[in-house]
Amino acid sequence: MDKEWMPKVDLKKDRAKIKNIHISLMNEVEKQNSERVKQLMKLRRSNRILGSILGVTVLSIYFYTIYTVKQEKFLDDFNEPEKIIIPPQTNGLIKKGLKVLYKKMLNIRLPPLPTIKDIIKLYKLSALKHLSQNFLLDERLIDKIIKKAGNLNGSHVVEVGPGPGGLTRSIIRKGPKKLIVVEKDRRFKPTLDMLADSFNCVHGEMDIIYDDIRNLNMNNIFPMEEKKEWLDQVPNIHLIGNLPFNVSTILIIEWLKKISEHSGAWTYGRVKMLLTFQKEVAERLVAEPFDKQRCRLSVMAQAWTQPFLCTIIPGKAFLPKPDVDVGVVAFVPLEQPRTKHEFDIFEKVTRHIFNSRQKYSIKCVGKLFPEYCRQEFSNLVYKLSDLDPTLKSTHLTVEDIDKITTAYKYVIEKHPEISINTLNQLSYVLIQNFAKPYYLKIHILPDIEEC
Ligand SMILES: C[S@@+](CC[C@H](N)C(=O)[O-])C[C@H]1O[C@@H](n2cnc3c(N)ncnc32)[C@H](O)[C@@H]1O
Repeated sequence: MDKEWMPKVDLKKDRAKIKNIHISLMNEVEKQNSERVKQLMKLRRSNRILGSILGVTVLSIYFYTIYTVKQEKFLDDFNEPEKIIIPPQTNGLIKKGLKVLYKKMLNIRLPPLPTIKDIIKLYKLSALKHLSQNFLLDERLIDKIIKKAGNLNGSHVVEVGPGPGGLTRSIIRKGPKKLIVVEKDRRFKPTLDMLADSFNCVHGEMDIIYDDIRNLNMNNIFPMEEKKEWLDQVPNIHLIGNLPFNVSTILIIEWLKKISEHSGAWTYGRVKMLLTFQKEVAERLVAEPFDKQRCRLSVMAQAWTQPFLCTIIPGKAFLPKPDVDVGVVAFVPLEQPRTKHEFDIFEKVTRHIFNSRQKYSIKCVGKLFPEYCRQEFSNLVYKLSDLDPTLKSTHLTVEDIDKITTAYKYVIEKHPEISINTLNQLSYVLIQNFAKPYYLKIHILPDIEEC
């Protein structure tokens, strides 16, 4: 039927049968048809382009998320709860115990508290320069710092200089058994009291001591059952602090001395520390021989501890912003110190060695002796130590300085008359020529590159 109604037209054969008007009509239809096809193809092409653009955009967002923002950074911020494997035949009691343990392992939730920024505003806590007050406000950043202290669950913690309590909150959330904070500035009392109350609500204990940290005697501050032998595992006791810059170096030297004597907090074993320093000081603490920052602090810190530079906090994270960035350093006391000498003599020799870091170290060691015998005895010390006299101070290892100290001690034992303190101290020189022994107090000015 179709054939009858719409017979196929062969333009060559049937040309005569078709009127011109029909041909032009057919041409018109043909033209419109090809126009439509063209438009459809154009539409399909633009659809394809749009599809590709969308695909590329989705893929870029995906890769941006994975690689640029780094997924592991996000994961880093969360404490993955440790997996608890429940044995197949656990009775109800064990399950209950494990549940409690599991809850304990998770971070503590404190009652809602105003932000540190609000607290600073509320109590008008303007930063005091003479107490090196620079406050950290960013909770996520603070949590990251405190995470470097390791597991604080059930621990005893001393925090130095809590200020408005940014670090304190983060420590509390880690579930210590007891927290002792030592703060010189009483203006922080309301905010610290509030934190102590909140911690109390979740059965924690917080003591607040308003004093200079240097006056705190940590000999008996922790319970005896927390005590560990020096060679045992480290005790669950931590010293943490965003230290005031003006005391950080003095404090670490004092604490290194206590570590060497196993006194103060270190009567409880190898108590770990997590402390902040100016970035440059932090870098010096961990500097190895031949590093340009290598100095007295590097040697002293590395003789008794393993210092580790955990992270650098940009100055802009603090309020007010200090001129420098800040380094967070973790210290673990060594089971075996890298020197057998007592702190004071080792420190004295190290201090002299770094008197000048550019000269040959033998020249600095010479300064340990009176001028008239300097050359002779410094040569002897290097001979006894079996060290190359052309080594610079920054090239010496802790063990090299230990050998120099041994040799120095040997020389002054053999020649007690030369063992006057020649540097950086008030010295008492015995004037032998008087009928009555007479001590003359002399000032010898330090000529030390302080580091
Ligand atoms: C750098 S601020 C850190 C404040 C707070 N922890 C933070 O991170 O935001 C140092 C804090 O130590 C306190 N401080 C200064 N010298 C101190 C000392 N000798 N003993 C105890 N605290 C001291 C200051 O008052 C201040 O609160």
